[in-house]
Amino acid sequence: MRKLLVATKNRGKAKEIKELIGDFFDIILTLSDFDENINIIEDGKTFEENALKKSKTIYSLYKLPTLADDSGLEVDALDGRPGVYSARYAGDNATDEEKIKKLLEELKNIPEEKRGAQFVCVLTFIDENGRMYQTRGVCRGKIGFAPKGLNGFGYDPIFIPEGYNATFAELESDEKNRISHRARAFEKLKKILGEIYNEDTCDK
Ligand SMILES: O=c1nc[nH]c2c1ncn2[C@H]1C[C@H](O)[C@@H](COP(=O)(O)OP(=O)(O)OP(=O)(O)O)O1
Ligand SMILES: [Mg+2]
Repeated sequence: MRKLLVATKNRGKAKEIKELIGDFFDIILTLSDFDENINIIEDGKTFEENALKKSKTIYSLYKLPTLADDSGLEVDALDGRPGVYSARYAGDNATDEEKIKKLLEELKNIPEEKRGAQFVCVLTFIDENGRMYQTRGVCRGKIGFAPKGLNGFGYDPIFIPEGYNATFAELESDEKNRISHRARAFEKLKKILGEIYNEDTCDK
């Protein structure tokens, strides 16, 4: 029985991770059904540092294979902000609506052709032996002028991925899961998980 502990408190993120991870694990636990009170200070300067800190902290407590996701939105016109501060962009307890409102306000004089942005996702996996693996995925797009759509979470209602005329929140979850930053990071992680857990099928 192979267990995975997903070191996130974000339920929207946890849902996507469960949809994306494939069938390497029999049981997937998240901090929501495990330990709601743990507070990890995400004080790294990069997504990589924060993802590593989250996974290490949880692995050292429970010694189970652990996956952390640190992600955020980098806006070209804001020199990459909010970036690693995406979750705290409008203060510690702000809602997604408040964050979106603040970002749209900051961008209110920016014309469409300068509203480029990208979502970034860094995954850190620590296996049962304490070995660490990290992957990164990016999804380019632009920031809309008003929130649209009800699916997804976070900044999804204002992010229009490249090649689409709809926000992430207007796409079905399986469509977002084909193209998102998180999907791209998982494509790379799943190759690694395949090597770790299906070794005997690889030497043919
Ligand atoms: O696909 C996405 N669609 C919309 N918004 C997204 C996405 N991916 C990340 N985001 C936003 C949410 C949050 O404002 C920040 C991540 O911050 P981040 O610290 O990684 O996650 P979090 O604090 O919500 O949960 P946790 O640290 O417990 O995993 O970027
Ligand atoms: Mg966080």
